[in-house]
Amino acid sequence: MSENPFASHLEQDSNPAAALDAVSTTSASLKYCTISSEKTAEALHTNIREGLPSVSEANQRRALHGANEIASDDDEPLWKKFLSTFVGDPLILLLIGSAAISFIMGNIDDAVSITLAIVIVVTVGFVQEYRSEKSLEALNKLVPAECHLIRSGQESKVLASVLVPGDVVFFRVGDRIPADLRIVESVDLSIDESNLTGENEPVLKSSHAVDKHSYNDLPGSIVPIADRTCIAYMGTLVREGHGKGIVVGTGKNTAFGTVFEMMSSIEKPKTPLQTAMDKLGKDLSFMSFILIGIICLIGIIQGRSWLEMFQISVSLAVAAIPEGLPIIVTVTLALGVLRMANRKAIIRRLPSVETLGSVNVICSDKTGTLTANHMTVAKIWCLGSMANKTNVLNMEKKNGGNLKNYLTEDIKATLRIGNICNNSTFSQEHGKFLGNPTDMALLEVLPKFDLDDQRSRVSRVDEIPFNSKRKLMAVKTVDSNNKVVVYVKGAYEKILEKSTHYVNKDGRVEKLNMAQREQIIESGNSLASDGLRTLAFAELDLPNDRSKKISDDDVHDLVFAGLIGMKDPPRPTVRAAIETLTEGSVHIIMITGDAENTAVNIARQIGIPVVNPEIAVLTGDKLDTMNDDQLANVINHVSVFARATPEHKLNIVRALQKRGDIVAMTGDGVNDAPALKLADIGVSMGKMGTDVAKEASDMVLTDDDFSTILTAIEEGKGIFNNIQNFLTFQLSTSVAALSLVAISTALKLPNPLNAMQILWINILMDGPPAQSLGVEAVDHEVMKKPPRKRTDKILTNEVFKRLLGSAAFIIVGTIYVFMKEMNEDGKISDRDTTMTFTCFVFFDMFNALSCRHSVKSIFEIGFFTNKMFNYAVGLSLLGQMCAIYVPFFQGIFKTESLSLGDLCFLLAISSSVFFADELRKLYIRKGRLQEAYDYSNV
Ligand SMILES: Nc1ncnc2c1ncn2[C@@H]1O[C@H](COP(=O)(O)OP(=O)(O)OP(=O)(O)O)[C@@H](O)[C@H]1O
Ligand SMILES: [Ca+2]
Repeated sequence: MSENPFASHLEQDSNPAAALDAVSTTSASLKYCTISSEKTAEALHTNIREGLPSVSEANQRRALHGANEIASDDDEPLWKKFLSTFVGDPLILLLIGSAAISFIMGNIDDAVSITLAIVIVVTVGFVQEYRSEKSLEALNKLVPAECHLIRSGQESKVLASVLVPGDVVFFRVGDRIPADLRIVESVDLSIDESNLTGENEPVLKSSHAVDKHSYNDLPGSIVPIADRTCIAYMGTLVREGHGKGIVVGTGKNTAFGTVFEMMSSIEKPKTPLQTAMDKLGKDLSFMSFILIGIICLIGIIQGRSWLEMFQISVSLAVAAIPEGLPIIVTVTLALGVLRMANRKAIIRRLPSVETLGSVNVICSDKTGTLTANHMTVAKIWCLGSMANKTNVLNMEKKNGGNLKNYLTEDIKATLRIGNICNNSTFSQEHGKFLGNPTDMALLEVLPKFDLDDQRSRVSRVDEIPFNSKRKLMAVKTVDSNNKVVVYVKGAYEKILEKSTHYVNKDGRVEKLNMAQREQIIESGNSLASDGLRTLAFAELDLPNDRSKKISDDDVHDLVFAGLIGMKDPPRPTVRAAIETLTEGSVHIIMITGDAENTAVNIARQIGIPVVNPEIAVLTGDKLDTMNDDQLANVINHVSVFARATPEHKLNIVRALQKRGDIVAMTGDGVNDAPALKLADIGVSMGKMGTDVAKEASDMVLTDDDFSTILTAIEEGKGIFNNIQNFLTFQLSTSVAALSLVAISTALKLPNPLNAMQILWINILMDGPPAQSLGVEAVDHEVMKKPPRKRTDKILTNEVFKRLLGSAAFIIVGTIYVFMKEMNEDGKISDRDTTMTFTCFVFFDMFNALSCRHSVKSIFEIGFFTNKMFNYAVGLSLLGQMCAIYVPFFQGIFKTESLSLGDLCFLLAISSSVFFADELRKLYIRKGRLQEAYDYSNV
């Protein structure tokens, strides 16, 4: 089974430390950690600045070293696996034994039939298991790892699997290291190696070679893995800073690869549902064994043929035990997850599928998840030019025309700060600006004023980067006249706090008085209440110490220039998604770093109720004064957290979980990771998200769209319903088959079904028809029902009643046909068992049809909505026809041809189970008109 090295196996609590000893002696990282960057580049024939010279060179190396993938290849050939399933199952061994006994006793016919039946049973089981493995494998390939590569001087984003030794790559905060790297450049670099070494503290890394001599006393003078501070290991996560490195080891030739090889034999933990199914399977086996034992005993006491009783019992055991159950559950989960992936939600851990249906609170980021993350400058306001909040430069009204005439000195200053205090870059390849959408908007607005990008005219000395806690960004620059200026932009309250002066409309600097401060805040609030992300812009002339770095402490006594409000429209699908979720009693909470007014406006636009902002909105400042208990007490009424930082998310999840809520939380940054881990469903963003956030999450939204969470919950609930449905089908068949033989034995009747017939029935119930019930399309009505409680059982009383009801119909109908046939001639003939056998199979197919939905009529969901089901049932019926009409199979199953009249008679009888269930559904749906039924109880 090939595995994606970047999937989450290493998060199991296994400790890889032991495996590391072996690693330390072999890997390439040992060789290169003690020599300089230049020597490393030389040894690998590469260039630190330009990377490898050509693609053909890289291809040659790949031919030599292989792709940068860790494939724990499974060498066992298919036929061996197939054979091993024969010996793996004691029941099958017993059957083989009974075939052998038949053979020895001269009963060649029986021996051949049983052997054939065994082969069919085992093959069906094997094919299913193989499919389950294949679909699990496909899950591992859903999140391919990417990296930033430099080759022949060109930078590009590529799949990590193409890397070869000698390649040069960049990495920065939040990235996962794509291969073992010898670091050649680093800025404040710290890397989290916990998935490799188990050490939780991030490790400081740099490009300095390790001094080999300090390890002389260690055996073989080996530098331990954790001490190779100039090596960045594949799969580890960059916690801070950024850097550049030369690839020294790829694929299996990395520390991770070696550890992984040793750990790949560890089985993946099962999901709670799978565990529950395993247990259910065991319990059922136990009960069937006892029952079958009793049947067998009674039969022998009655003086029946010993061998016949033995064969029937063993076949019955094979049939009654739903040995296919765990596999079908796994396949259903896996196929469901693949379906979700097609709908843009990637589940990283299988158990999350079950949790999804229980989520009752969703905490979502605003920017990029609820909104489109496409910002445009909508309004500009400056104190000098506009004086009060009613006066703004509304870009939308002035659309199209040239705005050059509006350029007063303060507006000019505001735009200039936005231009220079900016990290967005123009990409020739894409023909547009790339980077932070806020920054992009500030560059895209310039041409409307006939301004151009001035960044090439000044040189940047230092930067205080924006982060969600600081809520501002500053850059220090020097121009050609040696003038040193600090340009600052950020949240308007923050900037105003640090400002003492302002630029008036003629460009003169004046002192700010109290009234003017209030005016600025009022205008900021006013822009925000239009739903605009509002930033303030300010600058500071510094004396000529041009080379000095700047820190947060240097940002004060600023000269305020103006405010800009940016529009970021809600995503079109979000409103409907929120409506559906709210209807299903899911509480939606918006968490944003933006201002309160902006948040409230957007919340109302997308249908998050904010009736009284006093209660429904909490700001980060207020949150800081509360402890977890206080927060838990009020959080039920809160639907917006404004001016919040990623750190606050942790408090929010904790408070919600304290109340017993099942929480889904979104996040994309490095600082969001702890909250994503803690949440029941951590949701990260495929496009904007960092690798760290993805790593910590249970689900990745590939389109970053909030409404995809709804899709995922819907699928999660649907999968659960499907599992309940095929459980009903399998168990009712199993109960019916067992009871049938038990009753006829107790009544001293001959056996209504022979061993081969029972085995064929087993294929129907454990095979394709059951599996096809697992892929029934999601019924959107599941969202109207409240979330499932986590403790709710899968085999609810309702499911139980339903399956017993269906089984009763099958038993009574089949016994009726059996008695009727037998009484006609008083003897048991091949015709009699053929009728009984076919009757049972028809019953079962009608039963399967009923099991497609628990409460909706088949006429409502449609006969042709589950193609796979129709194929499976069609195939089963075709098989049944072969069994009774093809001479070869007649020999095996001991059957005879039936007349058309016989078939019609059987169809009439067996359809009763279907019509009875339709009546039950009708009854339930009528009752539903007064009271919404609860899916989880059905
Ligand atoms: N690039 C930037 N430079 C300076 N200030 C910024 C920048 N981006 C945002 N801000 C300011 O910081 C505030 C908070 O932004 P932040 O990025 O923390 O919000 P966010 O958490 O991303 O939003 P959301 O939670 O809605 O996704 C914004 O309202 C804005 O005033
Ligand atoms: Ca079975």
